Amino acid sequence: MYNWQFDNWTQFEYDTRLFDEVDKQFHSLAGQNGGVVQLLAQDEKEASILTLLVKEAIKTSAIEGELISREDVMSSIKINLGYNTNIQSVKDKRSIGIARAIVTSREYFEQPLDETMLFEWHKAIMLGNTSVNAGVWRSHEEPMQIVSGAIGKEIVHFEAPPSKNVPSEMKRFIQWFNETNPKGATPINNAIVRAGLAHLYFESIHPFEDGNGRVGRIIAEKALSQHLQSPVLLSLSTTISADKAIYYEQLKNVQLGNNVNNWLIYFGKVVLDAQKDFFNTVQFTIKKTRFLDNIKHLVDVKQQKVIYKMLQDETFEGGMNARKYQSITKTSKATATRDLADLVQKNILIQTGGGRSTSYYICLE
Ligand SMILES: Nc1ncnc2c1ncn2[C@@H]1O[C@H](COP(=O)(O)OP(=O)(O)OP(=O)(O)O)[C@@H](O)[C@H]1O
Repeated sequence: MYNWQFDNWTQFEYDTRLFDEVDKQFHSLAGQNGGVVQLLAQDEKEASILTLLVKEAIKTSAIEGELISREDVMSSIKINLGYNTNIQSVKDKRSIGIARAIVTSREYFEQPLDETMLFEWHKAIMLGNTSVNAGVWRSHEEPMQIVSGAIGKEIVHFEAPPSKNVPSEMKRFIQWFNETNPKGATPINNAIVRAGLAHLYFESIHPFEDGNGRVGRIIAEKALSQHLQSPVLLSLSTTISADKAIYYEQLKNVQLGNNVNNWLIYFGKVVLDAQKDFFNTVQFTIKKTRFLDNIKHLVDVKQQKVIYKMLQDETFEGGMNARKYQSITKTSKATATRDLADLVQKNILIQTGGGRSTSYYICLE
């Protein structure tokens, strides 16, 4: 039996006292992060929020392996935030959709949840995907199952309610979400408990053909924001994607009954880790912005392009080399080697290894 098959399935059982401390920590870290952001210069503030949203968009999409380009996501987020960015520059339309869903859900966090809002998010997330019915509940006859393993040897981890039950289950979920809002008729005042339950409740219904994980994470962040009265400064997807196996395992285990203590303990940890990650992101963004400011008069346009890319793109963890430099700047090998040597000489890059394995890293300190 799965959770939704029990008569009292929406009466989640948990021990409130277990979550008092984590809720306190959540509010305290939220205060700390909000304070840090307030103290930033405008450009550092914008860069920090932009980095957070880009990470969220990339990571939430990558959980299912839909890798989308970082540059496209960055431009799409900027467009949605109202920056003067050319929409034509975005090649992969999927990034426009996920950016729209993430930015608007944060902007309108206070609005009560409703069907239209969920359908709009779903349509946005499914932009560019023609094989899914976007913006409607699933209606297929075959069971909605979470499976893993090779074809013919699949393991079923969970089966969601049949499609015919989805409209009524979702009506009840939406009502529950709005009534448990701290300002609602039957509030759940603990942010971690309400957001964790909201995510679990939604994933248990699994109302869409696809995209349920992505929409469910947006719902959890909406809940957290409502408790803070401002858009929450964290990316759940970034933290979850660091260990997806545990996330799936926790969801699988909690589906077997009505006691949700272990799920909420896991979820609380994810939230606090995500807040700490945001704090580190801000520190790193400040370092980056100041670094770029200090070196901009020491480098030419090509070198600046490469340094920007190194600071933005996590795939440069392996360092820069002459070949990558050539491909980014469309220049000759000789120029690439000379430019890199110049950056080392100016203490902007550090050189490691030698010969074919020479790599260059940014010297941020
Ligand atoms: N045992 C489970 N029970 C309920 N929900 C689960 C379970 N395991 C995983 N999930 C949820 O289902 C999501 C996958 O569903 P679906 O493919 O519709 O969503 P998605 O957004 O396309 O995927 P992803 O989150 O991987 O990007 C997971 O991300 C997770 O949120």
